[in-house]
Amino acid sequence: MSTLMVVDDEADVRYSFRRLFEGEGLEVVEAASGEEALRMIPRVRPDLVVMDIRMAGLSGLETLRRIREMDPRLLVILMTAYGTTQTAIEAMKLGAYDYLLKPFDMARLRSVIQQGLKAARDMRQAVAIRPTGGLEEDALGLVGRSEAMQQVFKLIGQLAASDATVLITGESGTGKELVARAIYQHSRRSGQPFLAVNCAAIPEGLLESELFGHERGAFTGATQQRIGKFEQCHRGTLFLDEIGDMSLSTQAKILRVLQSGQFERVGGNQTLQVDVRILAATNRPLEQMVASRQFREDLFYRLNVVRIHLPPLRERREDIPLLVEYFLARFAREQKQTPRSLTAAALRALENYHWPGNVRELENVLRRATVIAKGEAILPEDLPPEVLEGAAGPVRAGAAPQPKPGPATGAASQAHAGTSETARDEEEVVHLARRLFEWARRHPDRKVLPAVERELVVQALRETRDNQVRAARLLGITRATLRKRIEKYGIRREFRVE
Ligand SMILES: Nc1ncnc2c1ncn2[C@@H]1O[C@H](COP(=O)(O)OP(=O)(O)OP(=O)(O)O)[C@@H](O)[C@H]1O
Repeated sequence: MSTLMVVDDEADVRYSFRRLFEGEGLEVVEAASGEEALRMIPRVRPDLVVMDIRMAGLSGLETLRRIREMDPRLLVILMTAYGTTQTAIEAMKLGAYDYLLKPFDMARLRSVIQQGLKAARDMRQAVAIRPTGGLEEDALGLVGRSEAMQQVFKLIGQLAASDATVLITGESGTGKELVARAIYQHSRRSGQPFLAVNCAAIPEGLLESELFGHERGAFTGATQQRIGKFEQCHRGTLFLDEIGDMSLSTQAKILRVLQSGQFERVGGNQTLQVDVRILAATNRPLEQMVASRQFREDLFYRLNVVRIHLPPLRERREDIPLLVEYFLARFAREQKQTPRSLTAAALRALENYHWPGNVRELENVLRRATVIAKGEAILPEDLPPEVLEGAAGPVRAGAAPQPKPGPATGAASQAHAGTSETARDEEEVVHLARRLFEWARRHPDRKVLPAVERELVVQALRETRDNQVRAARLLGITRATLRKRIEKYGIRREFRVE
């Protein structure tokens, strides 16, 4: 029988785990603090630990660090109500197996625990991996709650111990440079230089000299010797942005540095040797460019050792509210003002827009809105016309939002002016359903309808403290139907009451 250890200072949570997983044939042991867990582990020898990050006394991260020292093969899953980048990265960096966001999605909880137990079984034969580094505080300014961004944070954490070349892909403004900086800050090279070169912004003739330097007299205008970025970056990390915009001859030189660390300054014949980690980014389809021989295949494979893809913002709209909150707080800090708020209609407009310029465009739109908003809150009319046009009018599931003719300033508030309360509410429901549908489209393996139905029932029961009559009324169904759903999804009492 496998043993699951639950570490949480909230007795309710421990109890819920016990009820849920003992029913599934696991032995569940409880620890009320990090200290207690550390004392119990050598005796109990659990197969898997599930632990809260926020606990009185020893924090979850610190406990994790000590567990990893004690037994690097013991898998730990962390739970957090705060889905910040920082904790996610730190957790993975310290070697957590996974982490779960509270409140739990029961299906995900079950599957993560099952996966963890399976990995623990496999791990008994595997070689132990040592944890790296300590805990350091930094402000990466990289936020996101979507599954896609959570995966990115995990990868950054997992990459911390490695010097691998990383290729970061994604449309312009999706945060590629920010991710590169985060990888660097969490790497062993964080005490060494980080330099960024935007290959598209430098004229082709000058790019080689920028990267490799040149000797005096190498070409007209080369009046001084120049040290290039590779040399400046010795032992450090070089971020090559827009790598797809480089000539084939520069590509050949980059390949050589990647393979051997060697290059010559332009016009020089002395071979120099450097130790530089390369992080590269592009918004161009490199695979296609390889096929059409615009990009060297051998370089592509050298760069593509680890790939991080950042999806466009329109494919992770669930990140928008968090990004808005983050930017508004940041602008307020910069301007030493209290943060502005945003009305529900304005947020709806932001969530419905297709964001061709991704996070950078959202940041710019919000910056402008904070400047022009007259009151404490940002209203739809403070947003630019294209954002309102993309979002005005009732949103129909599956249909592209229709552009609205006529002068656009204030269009959204006008569009809403004659709308009744009920119509607006319905619009809200359609809007939520549309977002769920988008999620479902990206996760065809997950059964969205039953999952949503189950969650709605759980929420209604919690809200009404398990009063089935009131819960049924809240959901617009009969009590008999509610009962059937409780039975169908096996919703136990402990998950119905907080
Ligand atoms: N997840 C995020 N959290 C917070 N800010 C973000 C995030 N993603 C992007 N940004 C912000 O958006 C702007 C664009 O990000 P960045 O420059 O990293 O994008 P990029 O993909 O490298 O763009 P390009 O391809 O045009 O160089 C930056 O100001 C960055 O701070």
